[in-house]
Amino acid sequence: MQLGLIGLGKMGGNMRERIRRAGHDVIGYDRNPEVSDVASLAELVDKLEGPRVVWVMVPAGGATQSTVDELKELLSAGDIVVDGGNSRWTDDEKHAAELAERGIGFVDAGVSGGVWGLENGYALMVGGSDEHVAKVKPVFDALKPEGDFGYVHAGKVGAGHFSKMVHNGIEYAMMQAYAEGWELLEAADSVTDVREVFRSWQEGTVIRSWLLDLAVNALDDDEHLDQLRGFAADSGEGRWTVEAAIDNAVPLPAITASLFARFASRQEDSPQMKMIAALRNQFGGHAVEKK
Ligand SMILES: O=C(CO)[C@H](O)[C@H](O)COP(=O)(O)O
Repeated sequence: MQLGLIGLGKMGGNMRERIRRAGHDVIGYDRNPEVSDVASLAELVDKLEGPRVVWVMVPAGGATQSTVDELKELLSAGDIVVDGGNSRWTDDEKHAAELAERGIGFVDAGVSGGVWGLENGYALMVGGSDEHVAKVKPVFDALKPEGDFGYVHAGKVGAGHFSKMVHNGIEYAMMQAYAEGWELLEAADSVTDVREVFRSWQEGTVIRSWLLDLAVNALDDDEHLDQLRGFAADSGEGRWTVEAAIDNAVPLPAITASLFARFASRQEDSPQMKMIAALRNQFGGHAVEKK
């Protein structure tokens, strides 16, 4: 089938290649002319035969909103927009309603696989009506990993991004657990080769996983991670997971703690620990460290 793909960055660029390798005709548009197949969104839409399927793979928030706004003007009734970025699931219903005003369908697709997806495939969590999802299915089949798993039609519009958000919340907590275990092993006098402990866990253990394999890759590059600063950014999905947990009164202690650990990583010093130190000093005369 024919697909228009908007956003040819680290994810979109490789996805274009994987879909092409499966025999489909992909026309890509990116603001960067060096990677783009066409000069504008209007030209992309013009080159696609109707009914069109256009996959949006741009950063969540303003960039996705403005792309949806433009597509609403350019596309026709019967066309479908797929949002494959990491959009907040609450944006999906809004986008679906806006596009539906002109008879344009909407599907949300959470995509996992990172820079390895070109070769390994992309896990897909999809939301939308059966009718709209069926029209995009050949592209989902091209992107998904080989084998029985890696694709789910999770429910109505929003369900794909909600599932991907929870996936990323789990990702946060798993990474935090490996990171904490690694720090403790590094701190212990008795363990002489932490990297080999991690490597040994890759087979036979209860905690083997792709994230563990990637941790071993990272330790092979830089055994004690000396070249890195202990600073971790976040793109929003961890925060949204915690917000959804509050809305649903679901306790998420591990995921919440892993999000807060990232916030702590961005502080040069801890203001709250200054207060703890001051209070211990006030009530018990306990020693403080001064700057
Ligand atoms: O979707 C992903 C992996 O599944 C992204 O890599 C993820 O969004 C990164 O998120 P964060 O910047 O919050 O760690």
